[in-house]
Amino acid sequence: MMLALRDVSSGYGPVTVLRHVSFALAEGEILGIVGHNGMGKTTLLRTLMGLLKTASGTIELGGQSIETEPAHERSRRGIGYVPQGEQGFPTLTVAENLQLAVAMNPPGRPLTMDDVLALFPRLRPLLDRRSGALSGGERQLLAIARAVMRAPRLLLLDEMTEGVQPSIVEEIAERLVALHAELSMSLLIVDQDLAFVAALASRALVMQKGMLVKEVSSTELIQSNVLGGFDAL
Ligand SMILES: Nc1ncnc2c1ncn2[C@@H]1O[C@H](COP(=O)(O)OP(=O)(O)OP(=O)(O)O)[C@@H](O)[C@H]1O
Repeated sequence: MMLALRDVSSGYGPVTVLRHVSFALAEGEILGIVGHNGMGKTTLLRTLMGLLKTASGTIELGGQSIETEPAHERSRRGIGYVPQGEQGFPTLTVAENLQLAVAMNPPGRPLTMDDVLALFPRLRPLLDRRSGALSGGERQLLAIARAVMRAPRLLLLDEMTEGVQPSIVEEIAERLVALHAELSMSLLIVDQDLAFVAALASRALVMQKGMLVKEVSSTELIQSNVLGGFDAL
């Protein structure tokens, strides 16, 4: 297994958000996590990356326990994370943002600029543009490219489609399929756009109030009402 969680709980100070979360993601799998706002999806990704402490339970990456490891160690072991709304450094150019991603101790052999531009050809004509002057969709592609440049084994993606126009959502999905195929990267995709998740993952887990309540196939995902009620935490 690439990733295995058993009975993981975590939260913010005294507030428990994730409750007894267990699931596994196979090597090379694309798995979706879906759910309404505030259900705990971002909290799950932060806990996996080590930005939030695991209060109880275990997390294994490639069979090794990582739940007590700090975030930089998890990054070194091959977890990449693209947070929601990741902007890069707006005053640096696209090329500088990409170079900076691999300047800090990447987990394995980082991708070269040519490798990453082959995967994200839309960035090539933008290399000398300040990233703050990109469109929302282009910035999102850059954020993914920056994480991919470090050649992670497992990439965590939080709300890649938020505020992005439909044609770029399609391009993001295509690029993720390409890097999954070419780099055999495992992907954990959190997104509110169920069609986007269904286009990439063969199955998804539904999160409600900090708990994973059911598993759905990609076909079920695009039928209505898989998310259940709208109750907040
Ligand atoms: N820093 C924080 N301190 C306290 N509570 C927080 C903090 N961040 C998030 N929460 C709470 O944790 C719960 C889960 O939030 P989380 O961001 O994980 O949800 P989500 O499913 O990712 O939703 P969204 O898509 O809106 O981000 C919410 O009730 C939220 O208010």
